[in-house]
Amino acid sequence: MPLDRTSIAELDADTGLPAPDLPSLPDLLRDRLATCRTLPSLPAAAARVIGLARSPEPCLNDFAKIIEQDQALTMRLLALANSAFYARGTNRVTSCLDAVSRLGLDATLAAALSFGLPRTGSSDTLEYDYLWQRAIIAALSAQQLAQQLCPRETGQVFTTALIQDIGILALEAVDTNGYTERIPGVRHHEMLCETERRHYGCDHALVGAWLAVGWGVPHHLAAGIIESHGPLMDGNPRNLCLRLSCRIADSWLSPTPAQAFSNLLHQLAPLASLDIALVVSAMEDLQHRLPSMAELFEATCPPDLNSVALLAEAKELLFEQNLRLHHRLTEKQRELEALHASHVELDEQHRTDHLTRLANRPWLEKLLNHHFEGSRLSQQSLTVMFIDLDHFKRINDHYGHRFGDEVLIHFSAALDNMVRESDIAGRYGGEEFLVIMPHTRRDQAVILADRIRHYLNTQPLAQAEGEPLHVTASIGIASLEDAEFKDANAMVDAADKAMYGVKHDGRDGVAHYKE
Ligand SMILES: Nc1nc2c(ncn2[C@@H]2O[C@H](COP(=O)(O)OP(=O)(O)OP(=O)(O)O)[C@@H](O)[C@H]2O)c(=O)[nH]1
Repeated sequence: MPLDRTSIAELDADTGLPAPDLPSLPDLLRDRLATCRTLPSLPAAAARVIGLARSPEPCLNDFAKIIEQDQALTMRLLALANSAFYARGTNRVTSCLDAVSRLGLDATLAAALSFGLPRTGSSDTLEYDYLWQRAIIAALSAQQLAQQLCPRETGQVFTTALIQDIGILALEAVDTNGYTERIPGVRHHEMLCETERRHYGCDHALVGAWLAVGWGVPHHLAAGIIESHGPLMDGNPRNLCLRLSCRIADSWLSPTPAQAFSNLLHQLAPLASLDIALVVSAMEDLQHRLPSMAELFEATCPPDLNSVALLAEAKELLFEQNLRLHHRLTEKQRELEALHASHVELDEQHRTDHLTRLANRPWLEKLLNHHFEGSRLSQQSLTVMFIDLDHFKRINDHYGHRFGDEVLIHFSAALDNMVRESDIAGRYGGEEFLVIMPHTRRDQAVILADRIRHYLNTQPLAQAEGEPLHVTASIGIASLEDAEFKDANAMVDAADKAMYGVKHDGRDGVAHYKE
């Protein structure tokens, strides 16, 4: 019976609404398909089961009733429910309802579809037996992979993989002699698809999806058929299962399967999202499950594989994949460490004065704000000391700026050595320095100021023209106990003011702030 669907974009079997995300067929091919009277069709019972699956709330009882009307389908469903797959040591089921309950809706739909699928077409030369074996291997391996990668979609993935090549039968039906003459054979899937695209404007995946929509299968199954030919690199686990299942089937049925699998595993090795061990264990499982599945579907059992050679190859690849992963991890770790180091360095640069390596002014201000608030809240003492080297301009003028720099560097190192570990000594600007002294009272700070002055009086900061160069400093001190400072800046201003008092009184001295 010709299908009245003209484009798969016209409907969505799930919702009955247009399905815009399914691409349209090329016009010419669509017309030929729409008027073709020999397209593969489903038996009435299978079609009714699919129709029921689309209803909003399908119930198992309704499925069982439809299936019971078809004796052959009932017998197969019972056999499937009692097969090693589903029985799992439990009692044999003898009624259709029990079989449907054990299988669940997804598997019942898959069974109705697959048992009803046409096994042959009109050509004498197309290898239907090969296609059917390929479908079973693909369906089983897709199911195995889906159990690990997307367990909730296992049923759908199985059905989609099983019917993904149905478009070949449809193309052959619309172009009976031409199709088999043109195609290079069904064993070279990629070449087959290429030839189809050249001659018909699309490959059999799109035609298969169109046909499936015509049968009324749920929209996601049709979409899955279209996806089955995409590249392996895909973030969607369902697509990965489908695409990989075709490749597993092709390798399995290749005249040189060990070589074909080795190529496939090599392609898979760089895929970070897929563990090769999973593929290998899926293949091992397949070996055991294929005979009963083939018997159930009345298909020729695909050949056994030489699993010893395959596993040896796979183990080697697994090792390589692990090595690569380890290498990638080490590289990432190294990048992270380098990033951390440069961050630390940047942070350091951000905080320190480039000439003296002491804390710079922004960092001093930030720290002082922090200590000011903390000391006020905890009512702890806090003192700041403003140090200005005396007559520094003269040093620069006499000996040059570079010489002045050396003097600043020397003084900074000495200052850093003289303060306590909990103090913060920094360069506030030019030849001005600030020392923040948490938990320190004014009288304790005066001791440090005297120590600094003593150092300067006894230790030359440089040798100028063969003579020791002594520098003096004017030092101002402000402590929290001196006044009610409104903020940290006010404290620095107070210490600065005290320092200016010393300058005013002739330099080389210490004073503390008085309101
Ligand atoms: N070598 C050098 N000199 C600097 C640096 N920063 C500021 N100065 C100099 O420090 C001198 C400060 O001069 P003034 O502000 O007049 O103060 P002073 O000569 O120390 O005199 P008093 O503070 O009144 O004792 C100027 O000559 C600045 O050029 C620096 O990074 N390196």
